[in-house]
Amino acid sequence: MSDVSRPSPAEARAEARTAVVIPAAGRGVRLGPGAPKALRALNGTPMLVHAVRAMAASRAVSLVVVVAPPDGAGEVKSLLDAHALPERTDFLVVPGGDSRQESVRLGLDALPPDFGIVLVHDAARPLVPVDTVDAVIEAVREGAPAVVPALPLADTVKEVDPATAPGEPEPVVATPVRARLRAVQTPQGFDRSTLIRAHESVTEDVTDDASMVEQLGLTVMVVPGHEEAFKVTRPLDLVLAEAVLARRRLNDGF
Ligand SMILES: Nc1ccn([C@@H]2O[C@H](COP(=O)(O)OP(=O)(O)OP(=O)(O)O)[C@@H](O)[C@H]2O)c(=O)n1
Ligand SMILES: C[C@](O)(CO)[C@H](O)COP(=O)(O)O
Repeated sequence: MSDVSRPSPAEARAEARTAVVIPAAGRGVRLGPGAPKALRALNGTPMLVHAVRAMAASRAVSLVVVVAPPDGAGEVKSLLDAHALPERTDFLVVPGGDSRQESVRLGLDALPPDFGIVLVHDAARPLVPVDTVDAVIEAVREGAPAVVPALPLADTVKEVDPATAPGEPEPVVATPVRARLRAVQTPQGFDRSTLIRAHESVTEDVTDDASMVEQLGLTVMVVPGHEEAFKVTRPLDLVLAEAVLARRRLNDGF
């Protein structure tokens, strides 16, 4: 006999609490020498603090798990303690691993049981607007097992021969139809048990969490991303990020 008082999976998802895992353990090799990327300053405030504030700006988010550089959990904790963060959000800091995938898994391991929806957000995308965060959460609440924010591409993309020797011109082997491609951002949102299953079953290195869910045979849904959710990867991205912050300050009348 069915238990009429027990919520259906869809009802449970609609009610579920949301936590965010922020992988912040990378070195930032492409950014050049310096402190770990997440700890570098953007207009005087560490990139990680911007990213944490961007997640905590959503009223739906009640826990943020920051995955710190393996030997830097203490430093990251002190950093978060020293900056004003919304009181309605709890914070946990755990040490990360050698790859983004391992760092996310360590963050998932630290999640308390009572969170049914999990977002994974790069510390390296510090400026994502709250509307994008909320759109991802809403789509998971509505039943998608995995949701990614994404934008259409501005450039044409070529696939090249992977066997080309380093430094040699690369023969083009294909030109995918651009209109069907999307550049994927974070936060990516998941039904918690689906994301955990994906991390348990996919062992090869992948570049995002949603592709692990695709490997389970489930459909990942795309919602509109935002230009300001770009990833700080190379030195020019720092210039752009500071320009975006300056424009925001101007618009806010500071
Ligand atoms: N071992 C790792 C590697 C990456 N990340 C995080 O994953 C996000 C996206 O990674 P990326 O932009 O590639 O950062 P880095 O690995 O630091 O950059 P790079 O590849 O240039 O070294 C970043 O927030 C980064 O801190 C992580 O938590 N643990
Ligand atoms: C997850 C991600 O930001 C989606 O675009 C991206 O794949 C991370 O890649 P990275 O090389 O680890 O920065």
